[in-house]
Amino acid sequence: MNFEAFEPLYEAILADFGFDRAADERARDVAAELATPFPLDRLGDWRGETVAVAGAAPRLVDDVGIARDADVVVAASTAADVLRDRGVAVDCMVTDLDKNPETAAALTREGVPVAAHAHGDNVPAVREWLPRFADERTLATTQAAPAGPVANLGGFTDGDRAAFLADHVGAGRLVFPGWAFDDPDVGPTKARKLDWAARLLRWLERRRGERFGVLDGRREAADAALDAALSGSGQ
Ligand SMILES: Nc1ncnc2c1ncn2[C@@H]1O[C@H](COP(=O)(O)OP(=O)(O)OP(=O)(O)O)[C@@H](O)[C@H]1O
Ligand SMILES: Nc1nc2c(c(=O)[nH]1)N=C(CO)CN2
Repeated sequence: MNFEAFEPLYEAILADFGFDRAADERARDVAAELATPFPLDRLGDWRGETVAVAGAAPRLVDDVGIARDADVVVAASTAADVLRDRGVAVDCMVTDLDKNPETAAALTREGVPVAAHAHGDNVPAVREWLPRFADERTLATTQAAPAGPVANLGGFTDGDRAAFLADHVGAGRLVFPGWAFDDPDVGPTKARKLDWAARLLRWLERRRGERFGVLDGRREAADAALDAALSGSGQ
C-alpha cells in the first residue's frame, strides 16, 4: 500500500476523530530525525506465508494456538506480551508506543523488528522511546505522507497497520487471533477506533481478494463507510 491509495481513508479518519494532519506531519518529522532507513527485507521473507496478525482483545488468551500455528506472528501492542508470556515467539511488533514501549525496546534489542508509529498525539513517547530502540530493528511509521526513513504502508490502529505491513511484504494467508470488534470492555473512543480497524481490514480483504473470518457479520456496514470515504477517489 502506498500513501496515495491510503490518503482518502486517512482524510476520512482525520475528519471523524478531529485529528490534525499538520500534527501528524510534525510527529513524522520528529520520528524522521530519530530513525534510520529500514529496508523491509529485514523483516525476513513473509512471501506466501500464513501470517498471524495478533490483536489485543482479551480473547487472545484463547486464540494463542492460532498464532502458534502460523508461519509468522506479528503482534499489535500488548498482544506481544500476551503471546511471549505463553511461549509464542513474536516475529514483529507494531505499536504507537502508548502501552508497552519497554517491550518494544527490548524486542529490538533482541533482534525482533518493531514498527513504531508516530502520530499527532504521541510525540512525547516518540521522543522518549525511539532513541532507546535498536535502530536497525526499528521501522518508523506515519499515517501522513512518508518522509525520509518514515514509512506509511497503510492502516490506522496498531492491529490493522500490522495487517497492511504483512500485505505489503507479500504475506500469503492472514489470520487474526485476539480480535473482537464488539468488545463491551472498551471505551467509546477505542470502540470507534476498532470500527475503523474493521473498515480498513475490509478494504484490505477486498483488495487482496481474500476473506478474513474476523469480518463475518461486519462487511455490509464496513462497505457502506468505505464507499462513502472512497467515493470520488476512484478506488
Ligand atoms: N477488543 C480489542 N481491544 C483492543 N484491541 C483490539 C481489540 N480487537 C482488536 N484489537 C487490535 O489490537 C491492537 C492492540 O491493542 P492494544 O489495546 O494493546 O493497543 P493500543 O496501543 O491501545 O492500540 P491502538 O493505539 O492502536 O488503539 C489494536 O490496535 C487493535 O487493532
Ligand atoms: N493523531 C492520532 N493518531 C492516531 C491515534 C490518536 O490517538 N491520535 N491513535 C491511533 C491508534 O490508537 C492511531 N493514530
